[in-house]
Amino acid sequence: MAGAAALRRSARRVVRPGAYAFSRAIQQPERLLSSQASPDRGAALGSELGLYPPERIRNFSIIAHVDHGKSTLADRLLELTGTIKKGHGQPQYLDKLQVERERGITVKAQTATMFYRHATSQLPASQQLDAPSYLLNLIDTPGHVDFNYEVSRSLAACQGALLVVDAAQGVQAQTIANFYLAFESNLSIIPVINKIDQPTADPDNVKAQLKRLFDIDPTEALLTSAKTGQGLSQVLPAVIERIPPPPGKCDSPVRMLLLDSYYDEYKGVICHVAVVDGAVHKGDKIAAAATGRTYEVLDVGIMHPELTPTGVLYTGQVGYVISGMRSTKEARIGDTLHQAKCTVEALPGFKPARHMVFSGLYPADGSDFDALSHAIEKLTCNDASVSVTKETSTALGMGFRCGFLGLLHMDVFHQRLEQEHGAQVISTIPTVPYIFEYGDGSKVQVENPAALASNPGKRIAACWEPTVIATIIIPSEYVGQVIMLCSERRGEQQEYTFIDAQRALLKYRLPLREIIVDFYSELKSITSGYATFDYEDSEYQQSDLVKMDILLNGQPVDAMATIVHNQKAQRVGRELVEKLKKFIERQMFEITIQAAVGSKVIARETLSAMRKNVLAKCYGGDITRKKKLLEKQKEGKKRMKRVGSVDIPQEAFHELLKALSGPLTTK
Ligand SMILES: Nc1nc2c(ncn2[C@@H]2O[C@H](COP(=O)(O)OP(=O)(O)OP(=O)(O)O)[C@@H](O)[C@H]2O)c(=O)[nH]1
Repeated sequence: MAGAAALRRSARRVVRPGAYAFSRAIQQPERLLSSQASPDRGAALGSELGLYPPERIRNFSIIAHVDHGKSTLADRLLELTGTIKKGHGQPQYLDKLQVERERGITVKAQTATMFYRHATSQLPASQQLDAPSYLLNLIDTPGHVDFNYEVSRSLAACQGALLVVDAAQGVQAQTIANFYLAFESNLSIIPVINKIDQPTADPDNVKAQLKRLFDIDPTEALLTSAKTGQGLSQVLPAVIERIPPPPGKCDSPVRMLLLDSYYDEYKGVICHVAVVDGAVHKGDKIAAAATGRTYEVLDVGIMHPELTPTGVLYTGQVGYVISGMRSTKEARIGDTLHQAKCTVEALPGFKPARHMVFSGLYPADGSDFDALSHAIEKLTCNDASVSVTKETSTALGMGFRCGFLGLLHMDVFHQRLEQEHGAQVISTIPTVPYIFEYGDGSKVQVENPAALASNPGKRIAACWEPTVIATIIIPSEYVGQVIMLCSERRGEQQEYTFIDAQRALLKYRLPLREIIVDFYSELKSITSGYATFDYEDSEYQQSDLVKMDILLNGQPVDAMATIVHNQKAQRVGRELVEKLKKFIERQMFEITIQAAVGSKVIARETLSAMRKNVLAKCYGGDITRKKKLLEKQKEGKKRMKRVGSVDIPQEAFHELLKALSGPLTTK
């Protein structure tokens, strides 16, 4: 790989520290860390930040496959530089969200600024205290495929990346995806083989894989254990020596890349920025290139690792700006913030997030629509990668159609709505964005299968579905089963290679719909948990798709409509009606459950009637007891979802929709 070799050459470039006259204060970075953030300290830090020109700055990300130890390594580096106290009692310090702690995964990329004195072997021991100090910005990124968008945004603020690989597990699917994200962004990549303390660690094998897959020179790999601390002392020197300083013009008007934004109850919109040119001071007037609006900088500082005001940020530095923006809609991620009344060229920005999965979100209790609307608005302020439009369902009332980056992203959003905003939510069967062409040549993107019914007069001429290129890494003995699974899921093989003597790499083009729900769990189960999987979105392909309705007593339930491949319709329909039968309680009358494509019923079940009347239990007599029971029955009815003539308990409806999500991709 010629490009990779060029990259390796640039990674070997050693950056010589500049000849800046540093104050005594800056030679003692630990001094900066001795007290908590305070206005005085902020001012002191502000004046000292000016002493870190780009030559003394390194901006880098930590990227890896899930669980290979990114957040633990970030913790150790923060401790090593005194940014957080050792034994702070909070593992994975930068994983701040409740959902991140509960699931043990990183969802949001987090930035932390560290000060580090680079003691080199060239200096005699007596002069090590005079070694130059560096300002390092570390970005811990998520590992899961759904959050690749977070990773690529983070990389835009960096010139280098630590590519962490588990010494026992070796290169996995997301290692490959993350390597290419960093490689395409022209970053210097430092391979870090972590978890060398494990009994099954085989660093030499991992080095061979890195060479074979990425043309990485084995001598460049650092061997570490973020658990025991072994080898960690080499990491920051390598960052300083192998990663180039940020480019940028110190004496130009300020230009900043808006990396991320979130809403804080007390402070308003907080923008994470990378200062590309110039400097930004508290009180400056800045403008947003996308909207043209101008703002006054009310606060500016670094994440150290909490928000620490400094009053200023200089060229190459990464930090935050608060400027009185009212909503995160004003703070468009990827936008350029620049000196007001000054024409500057906008920075390249990011390509917009592509929504892979759509689902309807409805209040569990129909009367809570306003509360849900408020909760979604607040949460999207902190997660701008979700798209939201209002929609109405006859079964569920008013709600929202939301687009997510993947199923885990959808799940996390759902959990955050409940945990952080107390919202009780019902979500409809997830779907992917299809494209339908009608007989008159008009095309629509269909994110809600029920919406297809709104064009009853139009004949569908053609349809397309989104596909992905999936990378699967597995021990070679499982290749046969995985090939079978992929062909059942309508996959087309693109590549089949061995990454070492034991493990194979398969690449498949697969329809997105076939992988969104249970593909990964199926893959894990047939490979005894050994498979790793990653995907990137690819083009749309023409497909034979049909809309399948679910009818209860002859009435279609819009929230249960799905789009399926014609060949699979019968099987999926049968599974859906069987599941439904188990979930719906018997009622006073017979209920027919049908799956239909157009007017053709393809599966049918019947739930026989049951005689049930609370008053029958009263044996005539006691009127107060009768009233109480009637009240209770009324209360119960309130929590029912009425679908045509059929009442479904709210909880059952929720469970039902969850269960229905499964058959979307059954074999
Ligand atoms: N034995 C051993 N375990 C480690 C080491 N580094 C991390 N771990 C453990 O590996 C698990 C995953 O570590 P994390 O730091 O959360 O991994 P991550 O890559 O940030 O995970 P995601 O954010 O989900 O992608 C945790 O249980 C860590 O304690 C190491 O060097 N040795």
